[in-house]
Amino acid sequence: RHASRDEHVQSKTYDYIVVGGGITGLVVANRLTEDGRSTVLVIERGYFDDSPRAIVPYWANFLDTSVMMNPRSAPVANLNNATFSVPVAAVVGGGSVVNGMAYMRGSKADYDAWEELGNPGWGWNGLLPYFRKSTTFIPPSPEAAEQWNMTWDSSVYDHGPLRITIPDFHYPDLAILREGWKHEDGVTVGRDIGAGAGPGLYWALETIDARDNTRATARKEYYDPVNSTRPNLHLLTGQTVDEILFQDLCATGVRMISRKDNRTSEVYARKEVILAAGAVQTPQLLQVSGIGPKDVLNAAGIKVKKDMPAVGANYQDHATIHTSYNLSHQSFPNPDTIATNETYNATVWEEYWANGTGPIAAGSGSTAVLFSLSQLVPFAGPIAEKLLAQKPDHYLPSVYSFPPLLRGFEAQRKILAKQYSSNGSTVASGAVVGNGFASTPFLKPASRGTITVNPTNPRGLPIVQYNTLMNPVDGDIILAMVKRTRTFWAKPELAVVGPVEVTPGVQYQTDDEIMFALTTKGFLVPGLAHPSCTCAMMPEALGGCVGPDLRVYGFENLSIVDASILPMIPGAPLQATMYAVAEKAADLIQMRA
Ligand SMILES: Cc1cc2nc3c(=O)[nH]c(=O)nc-3n(C[C@H](O)[C@H](O)[C@H](O)COP(=O)(O)OP(=O)(O)OC[C@H]3O[C@@H](n4cnc5c(N)ncnc54)[C@H](O)[C@@H]3O)c2cc1C
Repeated sequence: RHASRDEHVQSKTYDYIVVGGGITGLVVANRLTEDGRSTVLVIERGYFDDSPRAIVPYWANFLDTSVMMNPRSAPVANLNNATFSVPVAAVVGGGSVVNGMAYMRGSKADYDAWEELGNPGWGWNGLLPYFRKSTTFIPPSPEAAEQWNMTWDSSVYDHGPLRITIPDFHYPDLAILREGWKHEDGVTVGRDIGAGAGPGLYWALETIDARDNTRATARKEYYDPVNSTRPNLHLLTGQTVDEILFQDLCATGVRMISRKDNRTSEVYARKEVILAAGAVQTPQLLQVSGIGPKDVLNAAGIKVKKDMPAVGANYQDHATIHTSYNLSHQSFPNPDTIATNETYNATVWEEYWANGTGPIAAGSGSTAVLFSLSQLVPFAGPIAEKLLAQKPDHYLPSVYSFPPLLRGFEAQRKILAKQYSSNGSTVASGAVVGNGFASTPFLKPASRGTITVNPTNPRGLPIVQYNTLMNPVDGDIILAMVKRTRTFWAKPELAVVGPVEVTPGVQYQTDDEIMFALTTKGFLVPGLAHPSCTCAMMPEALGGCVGPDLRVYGFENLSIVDASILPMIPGAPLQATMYAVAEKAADLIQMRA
């Protein structure tokens, strides 16, 4: 694999500077250099990772913290003041190198909500061409497809760089779990999770390149294939951008610090500085550069360029319940066998190296089950009404005293209430990992967190306030999710695997008891590594930071393309969305060139 080029960049000028070589940064850099007319410098804090952990699909079951930053969150008041690690990638390829490889698009309603919030062209119809442009679906083998009755819809994929597939290998008990979900009230079997249809039971796709049975990352699919043939594409590794440079209100370049020797250097952009540093780092970078809430900047001794309270507000993630069951009668092999049986372990690794098949060629997520709120509770309408009846500023962080942010939240709240009442919108995910341990993410939170610079060390790790369960409506839905998981495992179809509840534990039965267990024993965590929405694409009058053209309000030549621009988190893990967002971003940026 290729290394980076251009170690000596001090004072050089490029057409575009892209801050962050993760998913969105590498997609945008690839597209902007395609016609050979523009020069692009990508600046990435991390390095290339060629270790097996970054390549072999099986390792996606484990967190590789060696190529991540893990800021500790601020104490979460409603989770017993516990603090949590915030997983953020720091490697060429960003999240695509360390993530769980689940490739899931949100439902049509998720993206139509973005359009409704003042972003023409960002609804499902506007994004579908980019979902297609970014992906090539490689079908499973005909044998696996027949054995498992797998379905897909080729029309929602095309011939894009990112290879995705449904792996051939699944543990035998998955069939029992899928059968259980099929017989669950209201759960319909969907043809393809990528078609935006919303709630249902699906085969989950994974970012695995079935041509060579390795992880499909932004680096492998968008950077490596073009690196050696595009002299106009430059990637610098091991450099942390710590300030955006301006001439008046026009971004002219960035300053960066080398991780090797702490030397600082500056580089300049003729056309645009494009922020792709992710939803945790982009608001921090704007704030250290003087763009953010005035009080936060003043407290950190940063000169205010623009008082912009929306930078770092609106923070969303998928709070996740850790329910787990001991399965007394699992088949052989099962997801635990690799770790518990040496012979099996040796055999499957041999199989992978010889043929690229078997459990090492797959991740853990082969099935997804998604619920609308009405499939979870008989009282979806009242929950929506409860949300709408709240005094708007009642359950929000203090920065929402800024009227545009509050108005924006009110607009989001109306949409959330509509989504809670609609059968076409996903609100929660169900458990489908074959060994009884299942993380079930809550997909449509009403609580809002914040990301701000640390006043005592603004260039260090930012302060991440999750504010989980700040809005009590979130608690109502999370409770319903636990109950749904319990009714699932109690189904007669599942008796054959002998499920015994471990967490939260059968001793917790009433609502108060369940909530107590979730919030004090670590069974509810504030996120699933899906930080987003911290520089939202919405009108400025609604607390937005960028418009539908992705330019930061009030500045010239400064755009954002990463997960911070999502106005509301979609009901799915984020990478599929981010590949499509970045493809669309590249088109928008090129159109104004
Ligand atoms: C552990 C983990 C598991 C996940 N699992 C899944 C999953 O299974 N499915 C799914 O769909 N999504 C998953 N995600 C989420 C998904 O990977 C992210 O949403 C996606 O990568 C976001 O893309 P991005 O371009 O916004 O940011 P990233 O891909 O994170 O890229 C940001 C890049 O910017 C760099 N950077 C940051 N600050 C600076 C700076 N100041 N200077 C220079 N460089 C900088 C970072 O090092 C990073 O490489 C997971 C994420 C993580 C961390």
